[in-house]
Amino acid sequence: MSLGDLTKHFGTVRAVDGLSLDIPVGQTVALLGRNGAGKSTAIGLMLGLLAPTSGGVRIFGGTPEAAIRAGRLAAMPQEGGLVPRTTVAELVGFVSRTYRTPIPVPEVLAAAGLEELAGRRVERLSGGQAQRLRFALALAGDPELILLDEPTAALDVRARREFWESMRAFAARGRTVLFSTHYLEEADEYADRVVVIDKGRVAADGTSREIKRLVSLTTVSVTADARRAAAMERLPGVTSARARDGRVHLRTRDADATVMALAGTGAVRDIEVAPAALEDAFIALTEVDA
Ligand SMILES: Nc1ncnc2c1ncn2[C@@H]1O[C@H](COP(=O)(O)OP(=O)(O)OP(=O)(O)O)[C@@H](O)[C@H]1O
Repeated sequence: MSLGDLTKHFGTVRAVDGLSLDIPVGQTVALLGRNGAGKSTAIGLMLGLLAPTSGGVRIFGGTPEAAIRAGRLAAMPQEGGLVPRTTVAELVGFVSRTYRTPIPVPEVLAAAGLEELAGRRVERLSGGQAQRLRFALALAGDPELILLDEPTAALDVRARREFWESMRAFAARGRTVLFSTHYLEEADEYADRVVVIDKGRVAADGTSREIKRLVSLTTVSVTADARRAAAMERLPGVTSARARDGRVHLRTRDADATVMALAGTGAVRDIEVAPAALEDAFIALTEVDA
């Protein structure tokens, strides 16, 4: 899948603002971003549900519509989409028959961890089970690429884990998965590649290890005159310095080195070392791109 300088504006809102991305076959990619970062809009564009303001999406060399028609691209709705008064197996069977080359129903049920629930009525499923059924329906046509918009948003911790195990089994078959999330942990644990999106643009793109290294920033703050901030910004490990309320706050990749260097300059009053909050991590990642 290839996104070329994709933009989508809603009036004055630039929901997606020059997004370029190439996703090779077989990768599991997390689209990580805060609320309103543009993830859902980007996925809507990838599915051809939204028309881009400019730029384009190519999937297997063609349009999203062609990929969906050929059964090569599938998506999972966040909610709804389940017909009541049918059983899990009936619904999967029904949807399977609409595809040219479906995966056999027992295999779909196994892949989504639904074997024991095959005879269960759809309306009796728990939230996590219903989400696995939606996943099963997306799998039924044996797509090569699956797009999941915050697939675990409504699930509790256990249901989340079960869902991701199913997703992992699918990805292990060499399939391509793109999912959006605002949980750094989910991106870290389940994706080979993490694309951080902020204000509709790619803020960082790397393996989860690389992203984790970027976000494993620490904040070191010290009571000091604001005029010293600029010099402190040049200390080892420091990526940014900000003066506020009589203190200088440093973001650093190497807190030990920064504290030692601060001590060397005599700035040791009320030193505090704290892990950067996730919010800071996103901000830091945005700065990496700048
Ligand atoms: N149909 C629309 N009309 C107007 N503005 C929209 C529309 N859809 C999205 N937006 C705006 O575009 C921006 C990106 O929204 P989007 O839903 O893509 O973000 P997101 O990263 O998926 O957020 P969330 O995690 O909350 O789902 C937001 O500012 C949102 O308010």
